[in-house]
Amino acid sequence: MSSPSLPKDQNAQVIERDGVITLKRIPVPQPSPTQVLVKIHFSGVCHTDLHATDGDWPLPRKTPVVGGHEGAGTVVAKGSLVDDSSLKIGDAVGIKWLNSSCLDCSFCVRGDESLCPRAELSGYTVDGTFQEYAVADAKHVARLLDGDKTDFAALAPVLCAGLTVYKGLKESGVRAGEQVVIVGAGGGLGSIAIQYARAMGLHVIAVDGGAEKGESCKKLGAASYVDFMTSKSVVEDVRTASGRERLGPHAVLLLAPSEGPFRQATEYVRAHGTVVLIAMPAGAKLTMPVFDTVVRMVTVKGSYVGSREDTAEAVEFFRRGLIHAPYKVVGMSELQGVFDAMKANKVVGRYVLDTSK
Ligand SMILES: NC(=O)c1ccc[n+]([C@@H]2O[C@H](COP(=O)([O-])OP(=O)(O)OC[C@H]3O[C@@H](n4cnc5c(N)ncnc54)[C@H](O)[C@@H]3O)[C@@H](O)[C@H]2O)c1
Ligand SMILES: [Zn+2]
Ligand SMILES: [Zn+2]
Repeated sequence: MSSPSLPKDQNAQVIERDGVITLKRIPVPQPSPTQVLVKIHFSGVCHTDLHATDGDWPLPRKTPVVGGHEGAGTVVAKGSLVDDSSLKIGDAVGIKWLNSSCLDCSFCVRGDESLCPRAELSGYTVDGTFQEYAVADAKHVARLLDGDKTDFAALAPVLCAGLTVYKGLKESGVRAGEQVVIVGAGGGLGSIAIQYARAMGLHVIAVDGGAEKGESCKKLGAASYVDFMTSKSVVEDVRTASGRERLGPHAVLLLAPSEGPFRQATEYVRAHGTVVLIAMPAGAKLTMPVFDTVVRMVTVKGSYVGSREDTAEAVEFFRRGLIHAPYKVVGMSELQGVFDAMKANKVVGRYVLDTSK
């Protein structure tokens, strides 16, 4: 089922080989029986898209592949097995990093779809959302639901950045009133993490570099800001920000694609606290002293995007008006410039691509 007015080809940003992404004309894809075709209005640019383009992760990528995995848009066609009780033409939906998963394995059945050994990843193992029309499994697209009122550009970053940090905060086990350090707080994941943390009643200590990011973090609700570029010791400054007794924060969300902050976090986290690894700097390793980790009872854990239920919850925070993270809209043709700014740590918040430009 599809609307008759669909074009045959379209613009897309295609990763052609490591380090090279190019704006091209390619065919509009057809949905398989279990997929929907989504007209992508806006797609956020995540640092993961830069890792995918550079090919710097130990995970095989399809080549060529259309990048992007924060696509917000409207269903324009459906496979024969997608009935109206599931999704209708015109529904507002989001395509996420998890393009599909088997829904049958032990992980999928428990709602840990991101751990599915048969998961397909948008903009990585299958074509993503840096195109005007993209396909995804009907069971996996995020339901955005508000129809005409949907703010697609503002919602795009919720689909990866928002979901990932919301899940990371849940995984950290912090409770309302406790302290969380957000490392990389001025970037895409970090800015929205401050908003989720505030909405969850947490006290936020932000870490990033430069005055502009500091101002943005404070405006979003961080109680204090540690500038890693000027600080003599990030470990000491975070401890000081955690209060008079300098016990350290209850949890840390590591969102900066750089190795140094991982070690620092294990040093400043409070005893019995939790360090959540989310950023994936190329080739990074984490070593920590066994003695300290034992006697301070520190937990270190990874957190990887989130399930369909986590997605629905993250979207619901947005729908309730609790999430206002900064974003700038530019045309999809300007992606390379966004990547260059991201590499230089110059992006405050998120860039969102308008796929029609
Ligand atoms: N685990 C997951 O499921 C998941 C999901 C999405 C993204 N990611 C990863 O998270 C990372 C961040 O993504 P993003 O889109 O927010 O990137 P971003 O480039 O928008 O933000 C990164 C921020 O880190 C800051 N930074 C750099 N070095 C720092 C340091 N030493 N100390 C403090 N801050 C520092 C930068 O200034 C920037 O503001 C990437 O590695 C990405 O691949 C992981
Ligand atoms: Zn992402
Ligand atoms: Zn599975």
